[in-house]
Amino acid sequence: MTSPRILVVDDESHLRELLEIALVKMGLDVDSADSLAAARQLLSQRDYALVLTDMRLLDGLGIELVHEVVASGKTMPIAVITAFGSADNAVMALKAGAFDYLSKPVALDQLRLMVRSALRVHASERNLSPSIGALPRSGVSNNKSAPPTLRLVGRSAAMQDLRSQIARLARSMAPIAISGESGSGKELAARDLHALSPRAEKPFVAVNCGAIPENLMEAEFFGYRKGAFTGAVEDRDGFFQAANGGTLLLDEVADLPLAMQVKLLRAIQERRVRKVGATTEEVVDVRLVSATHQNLAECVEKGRFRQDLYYRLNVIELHLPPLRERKDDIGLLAEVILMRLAILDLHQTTMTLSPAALQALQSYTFPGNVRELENILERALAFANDGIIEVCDLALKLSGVRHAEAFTAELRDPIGAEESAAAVASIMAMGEKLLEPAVAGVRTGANAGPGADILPPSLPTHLDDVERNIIRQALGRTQFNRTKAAELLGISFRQLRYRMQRLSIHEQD
Ligand SMILES: Nc1ncnc2c1ncn2[C@@H]1O[C@H](COP(=O)(O)OP(=O)(O)OP(=O)(O)O)[C@@H](O)[C@H]1O
Repeated sequence: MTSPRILVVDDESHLRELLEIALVKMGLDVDSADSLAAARQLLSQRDYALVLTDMRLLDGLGIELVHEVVASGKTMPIAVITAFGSADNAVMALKAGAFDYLSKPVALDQLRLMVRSALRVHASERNLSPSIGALPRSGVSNNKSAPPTLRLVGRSAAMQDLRSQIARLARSMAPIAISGESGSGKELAARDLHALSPRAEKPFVAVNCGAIPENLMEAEFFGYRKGAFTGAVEDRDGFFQAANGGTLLLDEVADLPLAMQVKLLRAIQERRVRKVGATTEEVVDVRLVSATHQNLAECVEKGRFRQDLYYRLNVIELHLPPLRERKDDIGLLAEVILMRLAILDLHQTTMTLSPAALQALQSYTFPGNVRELENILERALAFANDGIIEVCDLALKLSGVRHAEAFTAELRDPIGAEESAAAVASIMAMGEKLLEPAVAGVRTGANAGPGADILPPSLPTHLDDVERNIIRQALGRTQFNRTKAAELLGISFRQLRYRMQRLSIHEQD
């Protein structure tokens, strides 16, 4: 098998030679060009496994080549070499579609890592295994494996567009910032991005930046050496090392304290990390994805997030629209979630939604997005009969149902009218099935005398109040440590965070 061929474009002969030697040592074939014109000539004759170009050339800028390669529709990765400290150029090149960048002076270990991941892209695109040492070899080269299935479900135009963006971005190393309301699918989008990338075989590590105590952050991110602090009884890797070769998702990145932001920025710029208590640094090859439900640009304005880090992380933005803006997706999502729940709960059959229940969901505003839809359906399964989920089984919160008139108007088709009126009525009634615990709660409440048969004027509001009180108690007992509070309540950190957001519980409360 012939070796992958790389094109090096640089007008400084000593740097060109250095790169050539390093690449040949990796078992690669190399062509080189000393100008844009020479590079164009070579590119018109053949494709390369990687094009590596300096940014400043005598007859123009390397970024022109990036634009040309991207515009040509060719899938070959192109990387740029930027002057020391010129973050602007690196970001500009990534935005233009460059696969990655290296800063001068070029460190050979970083060059090797970058070339290896570019070759993985090239190989995955051609479905051939690359033929150099550190990369997986395979005897039969075109043994096509099935493409990974995207888990982000949705037929709406917004979701289709998002999926094609993810497929395109999966090939590059550009840091991606995923924005969107809580529960809208940011983590799932990051997982799909990883699954579609040439890094899919390597780890995907998701870190919840808001859940790590500040004093442990550095050790958690970068690892530590034995004896670095009390309790460090052995060497430990951090998230960066754990994600080496793969993808690191910094979830809720806006929650990072400022001191940690500085350290993270350094690690991103240098592509190296130093374990706590270590004297040397190690190179890490990690694709960074960040996510937040907050407006990061606003956090920068308020001085809560460093502008330079924002700039580094926010190279390309992916936005997850809220579920209420893509109602077309609700039916399919519900189907998929019900199927998933049936498998998890070992139900024999998958439950379905009655037409009125589907319409009720489509009229709901979903403040908690897809996660809320999952919760609603999971709860509904417990109440539904005969394999059909009715509107009353959904127990939708009244505050989330748009104006009742709008809701009924939407349902005002001649066939469904009766069912629609019943739908609204049953949301109001919230179903007998839920009443028992609530009544018990009211009976023991301060306002209710023993045995008094007082019902709350609104069951959902009442249940929210009960839940809010319990969560506040747990947070009070743990000095607002959300991880510990979640443990106390027997729920996951994510579930607690979701509930706190839904019930508007804040630290300063
Ligand atoms: N388009 C989708 N298709 C299928 N499942 C989805 C979709 N979007 C979200 N989900 C599911 O909804 C739940 C919440 O999604 P996810 O954790 O990705 O949201 P998030 O935006 O990261 O939330 P948070 O901001 O709270 O961290 C998950 O169980 C996920 O599998």
